[in-house]
Amino acid sequence: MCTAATYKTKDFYFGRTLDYECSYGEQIVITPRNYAFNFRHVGDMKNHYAIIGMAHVAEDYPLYYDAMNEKGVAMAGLNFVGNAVYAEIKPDVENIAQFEFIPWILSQCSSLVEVRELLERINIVNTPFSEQLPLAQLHWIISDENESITVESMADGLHIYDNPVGVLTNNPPFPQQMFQLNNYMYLSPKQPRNTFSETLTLDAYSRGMGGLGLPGDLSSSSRFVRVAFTKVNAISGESEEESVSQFFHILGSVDQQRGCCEVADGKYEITLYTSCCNVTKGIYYYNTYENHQISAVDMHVENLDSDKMICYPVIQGERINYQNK
Ligand SMILES: C[C@H](CCC(=O)NCCS(=O)(=O)O)[C@H]1CC[C@H]2[C@@H]3[C@H](O)C[C@@H]4C[C@H](O)CC[C@]4(C)[C@H]3C[C@H](O)[C@]12C
Repeated sequence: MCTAATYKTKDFYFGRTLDYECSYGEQIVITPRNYAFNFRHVGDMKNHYAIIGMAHVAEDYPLYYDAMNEKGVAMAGLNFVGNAVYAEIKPDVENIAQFEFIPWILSQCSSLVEVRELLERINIVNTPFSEQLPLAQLHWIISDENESITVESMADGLHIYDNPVGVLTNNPPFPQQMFQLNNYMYLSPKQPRNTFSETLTLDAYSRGMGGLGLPGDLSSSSRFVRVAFTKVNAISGESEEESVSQFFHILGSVDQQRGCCEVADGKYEITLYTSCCNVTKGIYYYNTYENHQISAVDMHVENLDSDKMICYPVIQGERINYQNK
């Protein structure tokens, strides 16, 4: 399971949890403007916007899981198993392999308006990266500070949905996820009033009772509701520290602890990492299951005119701040 969310204070933030039972070996990867992308079916792109995000690097190629570009557009791929179907190659459209989708969008779009234009010509095709790295069944959230969309490639074609809540999890398809929010419109951060019966004396005996009924389990539809409720009610100061901290708290509402979600005998899905992009400033923050300290890579510290990828290893291992030794 995975969850992605957006958040706005003074700057615009975007991030995700990556929940899985094993790591593919990811790093924080910056693709500078002059790294040549060789798209399998549409040719080479020699100059483009710089990109930073979490990726598995194979054959000197950044296989991004989530990323942002220097212009303020961010996107993430989340599992959509059993529903994602990629198309065959077609004439007169831009045939983009599933693993190329993030670089294709982020290399050339500076806003969601431009993303929508590009999507009018796209055909997301079923070309695998390699035999060892076959197709991943994903759907995507793409955002700038003004809006978000969800992209789902299914058996009946490509769907592009407005995503007014700015969150995404996994199955079922996005319209069903949005629809189920109707069932929770009574939830509130305020204490409930007794509308049950005028003839009964009922007592709001605990704080937080306005949220009674918010689903607490790890299924993706429950995580969708939970993170949406948390995000839309979350209040933060405007400083970078307050905003980043609050963002990690929002995604913390759907954190997965080892042992609670068994995917095979003795194998458990956990939140391998949580990311938080300051999309306005190009800073990629993350922490991991093994390291709660927030680490960051700032793309603008690097030479973004280079033609070579820049990679930073994910820092693991808890760092405990002993106060008396
Ligand atoms: C497993 C990851 C998704 C995690 C997730 O959504 N978990 C939910 C599980 S479930 O629905 O509830 O079952 C996805 C997200 C991005 C994916 C990676 C990226 O798409 C980049 C490449 C793409 C290649 O085709 C396959 C390897 C790969 C390196 C992918 C491996 C894996 O499928 C990743 C890491």
